[in-house]
Amino acid sequence: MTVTLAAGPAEAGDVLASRARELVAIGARMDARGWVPASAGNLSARCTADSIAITRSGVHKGRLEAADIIEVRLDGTPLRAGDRPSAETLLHCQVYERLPAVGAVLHGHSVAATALTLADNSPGIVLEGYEILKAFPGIATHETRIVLPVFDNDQDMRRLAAAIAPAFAAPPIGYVLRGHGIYAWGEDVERCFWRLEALEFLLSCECERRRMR
Ligand SMILES: CSCCC(=O)C(=O)COP(=O)(O)O
Ligand SMILES: [Zn+2]
Repeated sequence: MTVTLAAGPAEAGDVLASRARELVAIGARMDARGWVPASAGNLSARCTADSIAITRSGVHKGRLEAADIIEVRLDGTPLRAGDRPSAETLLHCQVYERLPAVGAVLHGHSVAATALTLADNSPGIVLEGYEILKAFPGIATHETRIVLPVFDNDQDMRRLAAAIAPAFAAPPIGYVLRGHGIYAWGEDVERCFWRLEALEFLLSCECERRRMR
């Protein structure tokens, strides 16, 4: 006979601790790539059906400690009163709500994502002909045309999330906030990092191509 026990507080704490270890490690890897200068960027991973683990606001994402990872509900409110989650928490929550298979969301401020989106007012970056597009689920050939959406930056997260929401009708592989940075997601923290790495590679290629023109 199999007895299934409901997850108690100790187990819930274990999940947060495990997510915290993963996010601390991935923050260091993002920092090594130059994607989280100063206190830029925010990182999250799904904890339970109703909550995520996310970085505190204002800490350096390359030098995180486990205590810098806190748990918030999908409406963005912290489970522990007084915790101050990332200023961009609502954007993470939106991805988890709209895409149930997503287990992690990473946001960074790379030079490529920032500079490329300030070069013009385009609402998207066309990615076509790149072999690395096959790093994304459902793409089997370089002969694929992807448009990575670009949204104008906004300090009002509710308004920004509302501007982004229609894009989830046909979910993109990520998106960029103009002059700000990139959002990427994946099934778990490691695969999310791969997707971010692929997107950063593509944006760097696009920057290089513009320089060569
Ligand atoms: C100095 S970066 C400005 C805020 C930002 O865009 C960011 O990604 C970090 O904000 P958080 O509140 O998550 O620390
Ligand atoms: Zn940011």
